[in-house]
Amino acid sequence: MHISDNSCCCSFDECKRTSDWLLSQTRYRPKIAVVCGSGLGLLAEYLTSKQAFRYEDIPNFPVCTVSGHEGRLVFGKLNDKSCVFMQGRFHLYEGYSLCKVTFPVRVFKLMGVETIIVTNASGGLCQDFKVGDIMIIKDHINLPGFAGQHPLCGPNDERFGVRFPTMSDAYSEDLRKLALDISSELGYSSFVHEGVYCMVCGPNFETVAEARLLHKLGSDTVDYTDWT
Ligand SMILES: O=P(O)(O)O[C@@H]1C[C@H](O)[C@@H](CO)O1
Ligand SMILES: Nc1nc2[nH]cnc2c(=O)[nH]1
Repeated sequence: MHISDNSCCCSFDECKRTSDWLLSQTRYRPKIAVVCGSGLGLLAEYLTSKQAFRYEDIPNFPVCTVSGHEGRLVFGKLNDKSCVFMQGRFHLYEGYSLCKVTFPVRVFKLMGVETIIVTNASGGLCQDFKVGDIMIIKDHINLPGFAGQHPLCGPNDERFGVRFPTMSDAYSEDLRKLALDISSELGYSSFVHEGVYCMVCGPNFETVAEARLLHKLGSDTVDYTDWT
């Protein structure tokens, strides 16, 4: 059988090189990573004792080309817990391969990160949502994945994970409940919802017909980004 040479540009060794470099440059050993979407880079300012690296200074790291994405990896403490925040992420529409787009997630895993919180600015499809509302992702539809654009396609390196990962519980029920409980305690329930997120490639926003279709398919929001 012929297998074409379509090897991943972000091999285990490349990810390890970046992870080792970061671990050699910081005393932080974060178990939690937060990806800050458009307009949310300021979240990293809540960290204390910050140590920041510009993406262009990190071996192998892609750089941000989208405005509103600063392009820094910020380590620090939040409530005495070590965390790492991505101030800016990478999108398929910038021309990056899915391998590169998801590269930081693999690096985080090799650094010992166990929990990732992803945030983004997305388009609301659910009629009940208002501009500025927050949706906690309970499930997703990976539309490009249906069409063969999937970061896990290609040879699988078991050191990252299994060949056929289960996706029926992709978003931690405990963390979602915690987020909803805290929202309620803060009096935010009127604008914090749970829902289904749909990934598309972008960069155009949806036509009205596409938005209707995605909503009918069960999506509450749509965006180009949460590969990272
Ligand atoms: O990184 P996020 O998902 O926040 O960015 C979204 C997608 C585009 O880059 C941009 C469009 O407004 O927001
Ligand atoms: N696909 C998509 N992505 C977005 N990101 C922010 N708003 C939108 C939107 O309306 N559609």
